[in-house]
Order: sequence, then C-alpha cells, then structure tokens
Amino acid sequence: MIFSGEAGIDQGKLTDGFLRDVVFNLLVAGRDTIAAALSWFFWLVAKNPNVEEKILKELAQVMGKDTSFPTTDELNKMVYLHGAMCETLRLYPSVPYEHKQSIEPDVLPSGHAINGNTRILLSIYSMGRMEEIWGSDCTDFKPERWISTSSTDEKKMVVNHVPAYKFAAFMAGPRTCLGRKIAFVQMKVVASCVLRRFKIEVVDGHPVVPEPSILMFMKYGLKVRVSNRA
Ligand code: HEM
Repeated sequence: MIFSGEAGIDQGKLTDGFLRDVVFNLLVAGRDTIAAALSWFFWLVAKNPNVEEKILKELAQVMGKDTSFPTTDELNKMVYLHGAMCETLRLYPSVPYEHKQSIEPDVLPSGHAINGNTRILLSIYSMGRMEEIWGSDCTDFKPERWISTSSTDEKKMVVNHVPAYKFAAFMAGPRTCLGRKIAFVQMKVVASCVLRRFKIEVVDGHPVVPEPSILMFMKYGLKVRVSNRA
C-alpha cells in the first residue's frame, strides 16, 4: 500500500496522518505481544532449570565476559535461546486465537467446505498443544525440538525451519505478522541481558494461569524474586 496505492499519499509524499497511523500500528502490535511472551518465557525458564542452564551456557559461549548489548552476529548465534523463544510462543502464544472470514464459498486445505461470508475461529493456543502436530511430548517445554545440527558442520547448531501453518503464533499467509523478525531480536536482547545478570525465581504459591483475551497475559501477573548472579 505504501508504495503502490493512493492511500496516505499526497502529491507523491506520504502524509503525516499516514505515517502517524503506521507508527501507532507498529507500537500497538509490537509492545504487549512481546511483553506477554517474555513473561511466559521467564516463568518457563524459572520452572525448567535444565533449560536455564543450557541458555546460560550458550550465552557464555557467545558473549564471553562482554556485558554490553549483544550484536546482530551474537544474536544469530543464540540458537538454543531462539528455540526457547519459539517453544514459549508454541505453548503460550501472545495472540491465542485469530479470526478470518471468507468472502466467497471455498474449500479449506483440510478439505472442509465453507460458505461465503463465514467466520472461522482458529485457536493458535490449541494448535500449539496438539499431539497430532507436535508429538506425544507436546505439553513439555523443550527448546531442543526447534534446533538440530547443521548439515555442513556437525558441531554447529541451527534453528529448524518450521512452516507457519504448523507454528501459527505469527499466523501465516499474506497478512502474517510483519514484526516477526524484530520480535525475536527484541525478545533475545532482553532475555540475554536479564538472564546473564540476574536469577529469576517465581514467588512460592503465586498462581500462574493464562487470562484468555485478545492477548494472552498472565491473569495475576508474574511475581518473582530477582537476585544478582554471583
Ligand atoms: C511475540 C511477538 C509477536 C507476536 C506473537 C505477534 C503475532 C501477530 C499475529 C498473530 C498477527 C496477526 C496476523 C494475521 O492475522 O494473519 C500479527 C500481525 C501484525 N504484527 Fe505481530 N506479533 C508480534 C510482534 C510484533 C512486533 C514486534 C511488531 C512490529 C514492530 C508487529 C507488527 C505486526 C503488524 C504490523 C501486524 C499486522 C499485519 C497485517 O495486518 O498485514 N508484531 N502479529
């Protein structure tokens, strides 16, 4: 639209109103989605010390004693952390369900015939927990399922390609999330900076349950004890 359509363009220039709306859209789409995902990530990591240990090991290998923000190159090397982020979004997608609407009668890839003007609700949350899709360990938090050894260098780990129609946290098709890549950058920067410096422990007895809404936050927030890593 920005380059080919008329909307938001006046005498060949983008209008202030159009630019305002684009920036607002990016802020709305990209703030709470990341906040929700990071809450679930820190909770899952605190509850799975084996995962925490592997993340810290990878961070030490990639960053050494450098305490500054990770570079793009360093972020790309954080393969296990990337897997942990995908695994978090599989189990706790920031957008738990989506709705799409047909204009005309159609047949879905599943073979289901639908009428025109039909609303379809997709539960991204349920899809992330289906045994047919993810296997018998579908409820386990297992970053390993997202990574494998490189075909050219068996000492190197790489992030597996998983089709968007299987991992639907960012949805798929022409209206897929535009911020997917920047979302991983932001989440990995925050996670790596926090986890290297601090130990996060969930306060005993604090209930952690999802609040199903347009975005899936924790119903009672996340109460944690934060201590400096020795
Ligand atoms: C964990 C983080 C995020 C998740 C889980 C997420 C998920 C989604 C989902 C499910 C959609 C709907 C796609 C559809 O209906 O087909 C969407 C749309 C969108 N997202 Fe994200 N998002 C995240 C972060 C971001 C960030 C950081 C940005 C921008 C900086 C962003 C920008 C957008 C935009 C602009 C759209 C609308 C795309 C369109 O309608 O064409 N998102 N996102």
